[in-house]
Amino acid sequence: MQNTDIKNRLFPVFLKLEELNVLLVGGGNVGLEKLSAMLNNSPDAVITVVADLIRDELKAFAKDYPNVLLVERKFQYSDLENKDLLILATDNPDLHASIKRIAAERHLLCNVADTPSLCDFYLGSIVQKGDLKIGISTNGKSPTMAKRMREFLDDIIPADVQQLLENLREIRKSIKGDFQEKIKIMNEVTEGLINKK
Ligand SMILES: C[C@@]1(CC(=O)O)c2cc3[nH]c(cc4nc(cc5[nH]c(cc(n2)[C@H]1CCC(=O)O)[C@@](C)(CC(=O)O)[C@@H]5CCC(=O)O)C(CC(=O)O)=C4CCC(=O)O)c(CCC(=O)O)c3CC(=O)O
Ligand SMILES: NC(=O)C1=CN([C@@H]2O[C@H](COP(=O)(O)OP(=O)(O)OC[C@H]3O[C@@H](n4cnc5c(N)ncnc54)[C@H](O)[C@@H]3O)[C@@H](O)[C@H]2O)C=CC1
Repeated sequence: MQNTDIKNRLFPVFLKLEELNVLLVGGGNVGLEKLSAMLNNSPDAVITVVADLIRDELKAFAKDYPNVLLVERKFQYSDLENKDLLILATDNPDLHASIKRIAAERHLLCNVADTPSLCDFYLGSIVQKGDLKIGISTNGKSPTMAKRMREFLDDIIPADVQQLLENLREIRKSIKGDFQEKIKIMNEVTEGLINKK
């Protein structure tokens, strides 16, 4: 039965960004925010940054990432060639709208940092504890709330959750038997993990 009651209809996925070619247009404060969000998760991501003026802070940040290419000039439509994912972060909304139109024709997924209505996807706040990663969205209602939620979860999730994940992986690998049996055992082993209220 269809659930018509869902408020946030965004479908979360965890991208292997390092397998994709990303174009970031805009090298200012917002450009730097989006670049660091990507690289803090996917440090080997191949990202081209195009902007006629790339801020020094962004240049300094990008230095540690050999797969980031900085191109200091105005955007050209040929920049879209061979790209999989697009993030627009200039201070020119008309330019964003024009690029978005062409991107849609090419089926390129596009994020327009300051214009939710033009976005095919949003960035989320992200909690990282070893292999555990939690993405948070407020459906664009309040990015600040997303940030606070990240801080909250970051505080309460123990640092040794990684050890737990390693142990569970060993158990998972060691189980023989069919798929149903595997599900049953993994459910039993993890039953006491979270204290249900
Ligand atoms: C829709 C979305 C599209 C997208 O950008 O992908 C979007 C849009 C906009 N952001 C705006 C402003 C701010 N954004 C932040 C911060 C973050 N914004 C992020 C995501 C998203 N921002 C997507 C929805 C996410 C969701 O579903 O909740 C985070 C989570 C992820 C990231 O960017 O990496 C990151 C926190 C990372 C972290 O710390 O955990 C702060 C706070 C701060 O910087 O401290 C402010 C200022 C305070 C405020 O406005 O709340 C404005 C108004 C611009 C203006 O007024 O001109 C718009 C445009 C609009 O809403 O119209
Ligand atoms: N600064 C902030 O924290 C926030 C800003 N915004 C909005 O986002 C936009 C960007 O803000 P900032 O990054 O602070 O601006 P900024 O002035 O630091 O950066 C703008 C960037 O766009 C580039 N650009 C402009 N036209 C271009 C073109 N034709 N081709 C290639 N690059 C081009 C510039 O070279 C520059 O790198 C503004 O409209 C701002 O109002 C939204 C949310 C927060």
